[in-house]
Amino acid sequence: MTAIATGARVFRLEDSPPHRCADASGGQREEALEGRAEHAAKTPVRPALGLAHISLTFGGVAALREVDLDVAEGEIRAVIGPNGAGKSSLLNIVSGLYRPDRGEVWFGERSFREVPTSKLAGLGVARTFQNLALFKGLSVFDNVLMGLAHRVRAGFLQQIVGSPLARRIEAENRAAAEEVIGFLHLTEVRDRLAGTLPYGVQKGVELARALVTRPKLLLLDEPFAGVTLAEKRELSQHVRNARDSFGTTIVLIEHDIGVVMGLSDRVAVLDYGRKIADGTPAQVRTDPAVIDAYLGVAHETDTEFEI
Ligand SMILES: Nc1ncnc2c1ncn2[C@@H]1O[C@H](COP(=O)(O)OP(=O)(O)OP(=O)(O)O)[C@@H](O)[C@H]1O
Repeated sequence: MTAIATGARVFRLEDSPPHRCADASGGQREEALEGRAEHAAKTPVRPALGLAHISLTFGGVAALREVDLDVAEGEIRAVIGPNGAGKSSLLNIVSGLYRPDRGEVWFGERSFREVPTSKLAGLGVARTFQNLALFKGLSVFDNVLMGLAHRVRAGFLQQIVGSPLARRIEAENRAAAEEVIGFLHLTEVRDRLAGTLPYGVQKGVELARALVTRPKLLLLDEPFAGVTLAEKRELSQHVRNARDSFGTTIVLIEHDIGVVMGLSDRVAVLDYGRKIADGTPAQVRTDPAVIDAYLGVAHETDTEFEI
């Protein structure tokens, strides 16, 4: 499900209050510093992404019910569940396409009642879509370059076209696109039109376009849907490399449990909008509630391989 909710949106930004110890001196300052160290030691590090008590309904249908989720920095975190469990709704809330009825989304220290889509890139968040959202008539290189289009506003760019600054920005963007194309082994198809490539390669191009921004947090919406086994292996390796090489925190929703179990550090399981399990792949695999709700059901597309 990738339908986009419409309607007026408002969001609230709640930064943490600044520390105050401006006029402290001598012993007072030491006390303040000690106090701060103690406070820091007691205060848990905020996860890269946090969802708190997220609920969402469509008419009478509860898509999400009081869902909590934390994603640690540098983690590969999967969200799985049967059809209609609420996975896409959850991803759409994190990327600002849906506004939850209740709850908050945290990116590090910042919390939102509704995530502002226009600020997503600025927050270091990128996403891919379940149905490919590539420009099929453009080359792979140009598609990847489009991932950086937000860096300069069009009006501003028009004003500075031809200027040394414009040339420098363009050169930097092109270099970043070349780098990620090489990283994802897409050099051979760099100049091919995206629409002419096999589906699995197009998925790779979409991943490249998301990664070119070097996001802190990457949201992957069913990245393995419709791709061959060999392509699944390669894409899985790319996802892992993105985390290992760029330190990108990754959240993926996915149907293919085999891929998820081999790739993820932790897995959350949704069923009818509720989180019914959360833990390592080994923990989730043996959870009776998960077996009942999901793993007990045979899935033709499940893949088992070591990555
Ligand atoms: N835009 C929408 N309008 C109405 N109902 C919706 C909308 N989006 C989701 N839903 C409903 O919310 C529930 C959760 O749907 P969602 O698409 O989030 O589940 P999912 O786990 O991603 O399913 P799938 O794996 O089939 O994509 C379903 O009952 C769905 O019909």
